[in-house]
Amino acid sequence: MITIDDVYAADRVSEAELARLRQRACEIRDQYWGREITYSRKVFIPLTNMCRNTCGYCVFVKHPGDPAANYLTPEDVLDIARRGERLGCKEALFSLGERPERRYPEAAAILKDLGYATTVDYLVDACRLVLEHTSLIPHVNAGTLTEEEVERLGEVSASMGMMLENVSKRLSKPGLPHHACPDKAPVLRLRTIEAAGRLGVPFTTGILIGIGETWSERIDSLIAINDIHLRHGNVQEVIVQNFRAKAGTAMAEWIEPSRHEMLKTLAAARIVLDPSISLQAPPNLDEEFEDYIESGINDWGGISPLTKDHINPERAWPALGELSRRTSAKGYRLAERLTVYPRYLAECREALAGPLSRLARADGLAREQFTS
Ligand SMILES: O=c1nc2n(C[C@H](O)[C@H](O)[C@H](O)CO)c3cc(O)ccc3cc-2c(=O)[nH]1
Ligand SMILES: C[C@H]1O[C@@H](n2cnc3c(N)ncnc32)[C@H](O)[C@@H]1O
Ligand code: MET
Ligand code: SF4
Repeated sequence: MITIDDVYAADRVSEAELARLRQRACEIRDQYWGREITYSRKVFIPLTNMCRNTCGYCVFVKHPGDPAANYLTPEDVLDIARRGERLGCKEALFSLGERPERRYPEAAAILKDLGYATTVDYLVDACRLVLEHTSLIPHVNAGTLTEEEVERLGEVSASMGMMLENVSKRLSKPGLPHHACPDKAPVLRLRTIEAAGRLGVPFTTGILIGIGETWSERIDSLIAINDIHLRHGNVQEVIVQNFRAKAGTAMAEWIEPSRHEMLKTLAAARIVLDPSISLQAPPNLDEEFEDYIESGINDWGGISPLTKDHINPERAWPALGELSRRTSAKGYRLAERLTVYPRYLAECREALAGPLSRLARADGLAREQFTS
């Protein structure tokens, strides 16, 4: 038996103790998820890179004055989605800055020209456009949302997500990454996940590690996520993502978390979380990503044959052939899934049921068209 107390105490584990944690995590994964490690073939659609927050780790955000600060046009959105469709993509990942219009008149003016009052209003229509004109299924990663916003976005997307990052309020103090970031208040992030839970929206969340949090704050965060899942049953996946330092950001000189930290945190997550929650880690943020398999992951997240990871633009994904080979070398099979996991397909909204059924196999995973 490994208890929650053991996990809290695992900050400074010996090699032997770490091996035991990882082995337990693998048993849980193998029992619930079997020998398949999944990924979602997607395109990344950065609807806007403007944002009212200024997270210390973020290189995605561009503030007015920077010539790169922008909104995509509806034509840009459709163009990315259509090109992805031709390459076999099935997910349109809308990932964007949060409420820039509340802080920057420049953002409000662009939205006004497009015919919208808020970024979320535009996002609803951008998702609808993709849903109506392509076979891709929208997944919305737009940060904190009100229940009313989740409701509206739920009409035009099959799943949503937002990293909790961490439950620690301490990270909002001066000198720490969430200072002056209104949308990174943990209470607001938890409320967003709860709202999605009440509305039955399959949700992706997770923790960002190595941003100044303690080990016990990491475990607290995983438990807070799991508690919401136990109440509402809507947390389809949890991402454990390692912070990577970016030139030009406030955290450019911070020390990045080691692979040892990732392996330990992944195993702890697999032990703490309900087995039905998929455990995801990205394969583009560490050279030896395949070791994550031996810490209990069952998913590599979204991977694109077309667009880069706009959040970690300097980190290319491994080619799918390579990912498949390196997954197989650990004794697991790479399989393509949709943005919604199989167990949530039956409960999806009517407007999404048709589009999803055209992409899904009988077992709920994706009908694969390409293997590279
Ligand atoms: O390419 C990325 N995809 C990210 N994704 C997409 C993810 O890999 C999958 O495409 C979706 O979760 C669908 O399963 C996120 C989705 C969320 O809902 C919340 C956070 C993330 C974070 C990233 C990320 O940093 N980079
Ligand atoms: C979409 C998610 O990407 C993560 N994110 C943002 N910046 C970085 C970085 N430098 N390194 C790793 N992950 C990052 C955050 O957790 C955000 O919520
Ligand atoms: N701004 C959102 C967040 O931080 C979406 C991902 S970061 C581009 O949660
Ligand atoms: S991580 Fe998200 S919320 Fe933070 S600055 Fe970047 S875009 Fe904004």
